[in-house]
Amino acid sequence: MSHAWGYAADNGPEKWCDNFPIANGPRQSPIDILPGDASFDGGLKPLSLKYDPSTCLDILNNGHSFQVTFVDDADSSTLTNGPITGTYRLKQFHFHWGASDDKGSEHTVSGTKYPAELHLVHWNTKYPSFGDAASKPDGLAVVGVFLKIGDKNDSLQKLLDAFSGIKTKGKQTTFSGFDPATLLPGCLDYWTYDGSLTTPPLLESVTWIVCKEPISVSSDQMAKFRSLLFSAEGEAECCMVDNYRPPQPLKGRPVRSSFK
Ligand SMILES: NS(=O)(=O)c1c2ccccc2cc2ccccc12
Ligand SMILES: [Zn+2]
Repeated sequence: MSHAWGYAADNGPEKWCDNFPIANGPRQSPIDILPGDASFDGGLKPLSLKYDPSTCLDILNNGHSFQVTFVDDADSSTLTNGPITGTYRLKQFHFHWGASDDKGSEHTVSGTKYPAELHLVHWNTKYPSFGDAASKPDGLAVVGVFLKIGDKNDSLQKLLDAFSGIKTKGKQTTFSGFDPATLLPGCLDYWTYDGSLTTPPLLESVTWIVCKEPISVSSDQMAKFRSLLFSAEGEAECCMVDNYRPPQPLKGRPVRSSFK
């Protein structure tokens, strides 16, 4: 496999195990969520997501997705309660999407793929930094939100309007005052399980919290996602599409639901 991992046939998810053997580990993500097999856990608390738009820093094309990064030197934008204990700070959010509206999400629900999936990445403040937390079994918590084709999403549109500055790999622009809470569904019922990063290094340090209710995105907006490039300026253009890992074996892990 070429040194850099990606989503193409020669460096994509089926090849990641060559350089990252944990790809075949016991708690890999994403998974296919089977609602009938999930166990309702009345002890699960509602999610507490408190985000401060003033901590929003920039938007970046990292060559795998685009991400919006937040200042995380204080408990300004946090996740508490839900399935976790303590306080987790928002580090970044990003998306995964397909080349067409019939695929793109990483998690699936009874085999159903959504056109895209949002990931809000948080790290456990019991550790000194994000980098330190990323190697710990309880280090990270990612909130996943499905995107479903429907009405135009005005909050998403603010992200799409910034794409002109981040078309190619490595491009980054200032992006301030965005409130990630505007990307959350009205109902915060969720499934939760122990998993991993869905991209190399595939670290098994993520408590996954996947919202049952999707948010809307229009088909025109999905087309805009697909205008980004995996490639850097001056390289042969490669459209940023199908940047998702398929579901991985559950290997006996319990999936709990916060709802009946
Ligand atoms: N898809 S992902 O949420 O696993 C993910 C991360 C998860 C935790 C911490 C950092 C992450 C960085 C990512 C960067 C690009 C794509 C997915 C990423
Ligand atoms: Zn992700």
